[in-house]
Amino acid sequence: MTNIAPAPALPGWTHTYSGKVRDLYVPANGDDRFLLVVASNRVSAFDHVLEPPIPGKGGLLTELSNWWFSRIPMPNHLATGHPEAPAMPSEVADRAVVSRRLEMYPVECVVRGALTGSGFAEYQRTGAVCGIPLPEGIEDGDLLDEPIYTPAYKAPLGEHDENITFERSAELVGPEVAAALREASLRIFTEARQLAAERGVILADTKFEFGRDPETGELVLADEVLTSDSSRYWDASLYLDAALDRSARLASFDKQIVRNWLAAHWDRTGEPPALPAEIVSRTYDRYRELFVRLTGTEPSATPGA
Ligand SMILES: N#Cc1c(N)ncnc1-c1cnn(Cc2cccc(F)c2)c1
Repeated sequence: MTNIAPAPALPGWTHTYSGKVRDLYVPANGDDRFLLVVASNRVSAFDHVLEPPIPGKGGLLTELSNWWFSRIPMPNHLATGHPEAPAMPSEVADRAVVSRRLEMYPVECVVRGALTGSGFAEYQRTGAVCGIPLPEGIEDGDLLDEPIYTPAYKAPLGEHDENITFERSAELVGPEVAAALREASLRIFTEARQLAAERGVILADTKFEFGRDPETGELVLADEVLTSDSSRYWDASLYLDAALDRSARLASFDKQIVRNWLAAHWDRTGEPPALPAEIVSRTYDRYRELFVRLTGTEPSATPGA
């Protein structure tokens, strides 16, 4: 994988881990009640972190996730207003959140309202996804009659997650928590999909992460929620236009531009080529278009920031 630029040093915080596109910090004073989750401008595709970064991406996705958190009626991990939360470093204030540190459940809570990607691949192999049998004849990108909960085991950081059955998730976290994860994931997805649909956007699938608050024991929604990094969003008018080919119909509001360019300019061997400036700007524009469609406002952070 491309060498990731080192996460920036931030006063009062110690860098502890970097994912493909986000960086985690803990308080430098050893307070284990909080975390800083910083969204970089990095973009990844085909398991590679690409160059150059997309200016403004981290801030836009952080703002979109916070917009959704404020509309989801359940406890979340944001430490906004917590009297003892460490200060937000000004260097990353537009693209980071100070969060309560949770005991994270090792389950990626995936909900699918349409079948594509790894879910469609599993369906093609087995006729089911995560042990849920589906009707014959479903094609890539088809909407499902009802959303399905298709959990994955959160492999150790950096490895691929593995689709599991609900029953396996119950072995991992216990039956009560497994049922609560499924119920919360389906409920949030259903409400978010409706809001998106009212704005002409299809929420095809998404991934939630939950944790347990060590002080209260309550179930808490964590990580990022309903961003175009954790979800697939499609334009409803394009999706319904039968005259278009599949890739145009499933034009997602995220990295499809990047994936299409890479598919045409990289043979998947060695390191991927750097993205041209036009692809970088068009990709930001797609992230921004989704943000504007869903929230009705322009993102606060601008690419030049
Ligand atoms: N959110 C949250 C969270 C929390 N509130 N408490 C404890 N752990 C986490 C936590 C652990 N991993 N991740 C995902 C992740 C991976 C890689 C880089 C990142 F920035 C982020 C989130």
